[in-house]
Amino acid sequence: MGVVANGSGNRDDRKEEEENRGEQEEEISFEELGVDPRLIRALSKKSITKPTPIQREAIPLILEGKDVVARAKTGSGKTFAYLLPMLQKLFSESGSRKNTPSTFILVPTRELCQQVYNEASSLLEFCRVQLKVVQLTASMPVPDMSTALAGPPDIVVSTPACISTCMSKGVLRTSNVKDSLSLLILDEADLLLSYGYEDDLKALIPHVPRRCQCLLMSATSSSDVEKLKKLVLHNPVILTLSEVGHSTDDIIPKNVQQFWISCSAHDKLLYILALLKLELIQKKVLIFVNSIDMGYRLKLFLEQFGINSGVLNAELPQNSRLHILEEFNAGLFDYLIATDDGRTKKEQTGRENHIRSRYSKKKLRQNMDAEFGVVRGIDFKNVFTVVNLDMPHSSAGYVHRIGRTGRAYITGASVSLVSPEEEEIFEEIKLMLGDDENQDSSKSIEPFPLLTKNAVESLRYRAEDVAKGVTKVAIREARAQDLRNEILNSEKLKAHFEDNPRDLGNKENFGRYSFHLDFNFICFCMIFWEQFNSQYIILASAMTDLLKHDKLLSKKAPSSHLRDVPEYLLDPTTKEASKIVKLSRAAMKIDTKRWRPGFKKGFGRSRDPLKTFSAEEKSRKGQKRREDNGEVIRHKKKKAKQGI
Ligand SMILES: Nc1ncnc2c1ncn2[C@@H]1O[C@H](COP(=O)(O)OP(=O)(O)OP(=O)(O)O)[C@@H](O)[C@H]1O
Repeated sequence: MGVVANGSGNRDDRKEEEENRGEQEEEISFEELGVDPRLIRALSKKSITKPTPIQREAIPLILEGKDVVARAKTGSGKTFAYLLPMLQKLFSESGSRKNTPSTFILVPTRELCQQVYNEASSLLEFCRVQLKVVQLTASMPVPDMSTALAGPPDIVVSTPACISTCMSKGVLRTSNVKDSLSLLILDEADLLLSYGYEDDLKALIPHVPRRCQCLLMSATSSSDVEKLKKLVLHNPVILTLSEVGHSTDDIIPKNVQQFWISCSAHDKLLYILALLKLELIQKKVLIFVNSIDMGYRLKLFLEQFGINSGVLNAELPQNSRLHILEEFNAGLFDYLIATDDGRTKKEQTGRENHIRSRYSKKKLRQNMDAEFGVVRGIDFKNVFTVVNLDMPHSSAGYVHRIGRTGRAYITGASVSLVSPEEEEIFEEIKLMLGDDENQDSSKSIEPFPLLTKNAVESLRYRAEDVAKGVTKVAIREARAQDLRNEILNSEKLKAHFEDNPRDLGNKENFGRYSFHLDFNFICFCMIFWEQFNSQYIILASAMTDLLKHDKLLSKKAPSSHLRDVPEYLLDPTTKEASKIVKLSRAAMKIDTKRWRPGFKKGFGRSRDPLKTFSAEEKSRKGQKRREDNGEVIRHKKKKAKQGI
């Protein structure tokens, strides 16, 4: 069923055939796939009732014990596609004692370790099955790794580098791995090699027994995936589904509308201000930049206009990063500026070495986390719009960035600001998306229709004035200040997470986590309330402020006159466009709350106001109408002045 080799034949026919088959398969349930009732109950507690296409295809094959290579779009549910059969197999094996874990899940970043660990733990918790899952990361001291592996756990979620360290330090005995390992999963396989894990994987592979089942999950196909496939798998089943896409135009989920705006590099701050301040894009918004300084520049700039945002980058401590993701996912703030320079880890290391040779270590105060990855595979919840303030350096980077919206088939949009210097990469992205200059049919990535030149120009003076104030010194100070705050936060969070390891990163537990914090916090404040009545409010606000991630960093208080856009600056077209965005949001909320099998049929350009509205056209029409009715308008104004 649905396993398609790289066959030839007419592409349209094949697509149609697969769509028909897809419609029949949409009715297949988790029960019919043979998923354990306990897991089905656990899924229903997460409001997941129907399998996604990749889950429909992969689960039976994995249950059968096949090696599988599965490529599926970002946000298509690959994690459960392997977690469900993996847990089911372990349910039947539970009770048989082993020396080492029987399952390794290897991912490229620490953030992903946390995410996969949380998903597996929460499923187990709902199923009430006694299986142990642990996560190991390179930052853990060796004794902690030994403690985590004592038992031993059934599942280890880790990075290849960390497993290789465990083996070289003797924390994991290679002979035991050979005896016990029965399932090896490489998630985000397209990224593992580019993150520089080739040697670590090569160190592990000789100890993986031949009978061990191996799975390889990825969002994009690349030569790296091919290389891994050859390195790790034995005669695997290759999953290429209609949903996954045979061609380049299927790479980005169809439920994500992609737009672009042409502007100079200098005008990027002005354009993002216009998009946010004039409410032309929907919240929550994830904004990508290519450097940490640019992230802080944008944050300081937006602050002056009353727009608070969080910042996420490799320099921040791990606990803070995880907490920032959690707060953003929980909806505690709407704008997150993420630094992801889109280069592979190998390239970054090369660059860092180059910098190191030019500056003393003392000067290089930033301590980048080599296992950091904000974009790749992270399941951001309910991000409606992804903005590329800086364009990524590669088309694969673009796919992963855009994949942070439209997850689980919920509607999303992306807006890329393209400067003349970024034309080359933009052309490469368009080519990857299958947008051909000579094609008349609708393109995957279209000009953003809601922003007029007038609207942008109306904000220019204010934007340029504020941008001038965001100096290099201000950025440096803000960056250092944020780091100081987050190191302080991180210590507090560390203590908390040591006591409650599952609280972080687990959306089901987030309420509980907030409760723990709040409960402690309330007790703490009640004692103080009795003793220092008058100091209570000051203390309470200081504490909550410390753990907030979107707090102001600017030394200069935001000016109240910049908070609101005066009515006279808003032209009727922009007002209408902003109304359209709100309408569109309401319409789409009704459309797709969760993955719905019939989704593709209901979603179309004709129903989508964003696709049918053109600000420039409206503006021209409006101008024409005003020109035609010039007499009437002037006449009305005159009457109004006279108070008639
Ligand atoms: N059957 C389902 N029905 C509804 N939602 C689902 C289903 N399966 C998974 N999800 C949700 O879809 C979201 C995306 O899933 P997941 O993170 O596994 O995607 P992915 O394919 O691994 O994406 P990426 O390639 O970006 O890592 C998650 O929030 C997950 O809870």
